[in-house]
Amino acid sequence: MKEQILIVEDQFVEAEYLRLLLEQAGYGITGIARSVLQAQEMIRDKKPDFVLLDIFLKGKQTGIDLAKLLAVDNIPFVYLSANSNEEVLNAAKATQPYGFLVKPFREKDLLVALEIARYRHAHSLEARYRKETEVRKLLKTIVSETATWTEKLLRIATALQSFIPFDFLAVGFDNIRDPFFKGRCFLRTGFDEYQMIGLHELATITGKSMEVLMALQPPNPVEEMAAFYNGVAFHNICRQPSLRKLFADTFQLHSHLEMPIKLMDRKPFSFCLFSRRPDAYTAEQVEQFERIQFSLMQTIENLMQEEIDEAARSLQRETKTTGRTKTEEGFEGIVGKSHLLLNVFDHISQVAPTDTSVLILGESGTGKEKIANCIHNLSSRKEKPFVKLNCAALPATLIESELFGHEKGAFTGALDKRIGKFERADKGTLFLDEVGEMPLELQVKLLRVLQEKEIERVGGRDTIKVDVRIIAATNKNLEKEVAEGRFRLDLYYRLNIFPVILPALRDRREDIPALAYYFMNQYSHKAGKKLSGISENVLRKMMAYNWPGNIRELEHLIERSVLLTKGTVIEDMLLPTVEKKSGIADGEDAAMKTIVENERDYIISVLKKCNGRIWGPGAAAEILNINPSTLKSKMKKLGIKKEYIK
Ligand SMILES: Nc1ncnc2c1ncn2[C@@H]1O[C@H](COP(=O)(O)OP(=O)(O)OP(=O)(O)O)[C@@H](O)[C@H]1O
Repeated sequence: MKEQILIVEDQFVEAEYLRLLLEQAGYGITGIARSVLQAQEMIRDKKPDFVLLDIFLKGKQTGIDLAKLLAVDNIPFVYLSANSNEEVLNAAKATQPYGFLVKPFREKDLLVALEIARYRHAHSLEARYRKETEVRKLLKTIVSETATWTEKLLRIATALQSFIPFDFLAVGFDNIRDPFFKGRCFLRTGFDEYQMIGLHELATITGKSMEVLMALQPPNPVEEMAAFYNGVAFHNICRQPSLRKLFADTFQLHSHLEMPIKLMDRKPFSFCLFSRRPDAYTAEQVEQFERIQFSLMQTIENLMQEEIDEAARSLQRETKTTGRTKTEEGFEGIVGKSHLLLNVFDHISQVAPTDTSVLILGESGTGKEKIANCIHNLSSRKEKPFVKLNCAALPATLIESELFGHEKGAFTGALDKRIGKFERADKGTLFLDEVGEMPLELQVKLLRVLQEKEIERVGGRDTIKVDVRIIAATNKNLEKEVAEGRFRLDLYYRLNIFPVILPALRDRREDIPALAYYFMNQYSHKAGKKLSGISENVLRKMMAYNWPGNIRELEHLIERSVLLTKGTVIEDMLLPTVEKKSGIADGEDAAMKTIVENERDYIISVLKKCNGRIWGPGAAAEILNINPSTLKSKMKKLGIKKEYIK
């Protein structure tokens, strides 16, 4: 069959001459287009084998614009142009044509150029096909290699490098905040050399704290489809602070290709490639990626499965030899090694030896009380009492006498004098659990005690000096409570000197197997049963579950399973199928806002109440109890504009 050529040429005479010449040489002509639009229509009707392309055409679009579309459709093209302007030539060259003929040319030159184009196209197709097959094969072998998750990710990265080049790669769920499988970044440092960059390394290189990094947006709002951004387009999407912008600024990156992988559980996982060249990525590469996407998805799925199995096997080995699950020194009874938990340990070891008040924040069941205990045990007060008060459990009047004690006859029913928790905790630690529930009238009294370091028993006249360290905890969003008038701002500042944020279990899934074994040992011992393990199937189910009730929920489910298990292995676990929307208490939004976000929201809400007034009596600065100029600079820093206040 004759090879079919589309001629894109706006000069009638030249186009007809070309038609004649090509038909005589044995080619078929699918049409003659005078503009890019016309050419597109003709290509849609009948895909040509080649396109002969003039650069300047009728209409605004040039042959160079059309060339980009041809590359996506993988149609080879040869430029025919009288224009030898260097800028135009460079732009044409960047589209990687299969040939370029400067008008006027000889008939022979045209036919040779078409021959060469045919040869190059056939070879590039073959080479591409070969490369894709190689990458697929390589991906398969990576799964069976004995290597860590990171090493395997690096192997995938190098396999991709020969396919779609990059100078920096971020790979993972939301790339760096790794909930279970660690998101990893790789910086290319040599031909076949890479430096692995985790969150800690990124903090060191950028000089930013872990909190600041964690608060940044992931590199991309995970896209459904592969997308690329070169040069200016890339810098345009990097305007807002985000990890992507941080990567770009830190490693001088100028283009980016995002390749999302659709995993079976539909969790977004992506390969984010970055290059220092401003024009590294093309639509053709997106196509190439789409062709290997399925293999990549299978590889990642298999690797994840391997990780779960290995975690279970190693725990089984550990519990068999030691009979218990290991915990970090100084943090006895706190199981887990996820980087999020280790980060909490770092914070605790900093603050524990001091007398600073600590505010522990986290969803219900994340281990706030355990952490409070731990802080006490790591402090110089450890030989003194650790006293707990649950502020949600009692009505206001009773909490007051619980906290400060009362004198005999202070109120009806006060038959004896009673020592309150503050006095009992003297020289030790007072743990105020669910402090967000404390009634407003008591908040004033608590604040006074914290400032004066002395209490008065209910119905008493004397003041009593107390030396108590306060650790408070809440699963509430305290900034929101402050904003809505249920929690005093001054008390909030007083308590929030050193916040410790406990991650939800779903954000540190890698700790699930260890916790499950820990509770299995604990409850099988209690029940006088000899259990040796948890089946892989159950572990897999646990890893996939969202754990709205966090560790407490996990603990209860394991306790129940231990009691129900007949053999020596937990083979079944009934996990709730309808999950509640996860999140902090009161069914609030799943995502816990950062302190900065809350501060921003709070300031906006106050400004709204004052119709945007900053200065003067009853205006925002006065309500917020800050200097109007400080408020102005805060608004600037937080990007609060007038239009938000209407
Ligand atoms: N890291 C951990 N390792 C082992 N057990 C833990 C861990 N964290 C919490 N637990 C256990 O999980 C259960 C819930 O923990 P804890 O009561 O400390 O949570 P909490 O955040 O204070 O909950 P709430 O907000 O409902 O008061 C407890 O039985 C605790 O012993």
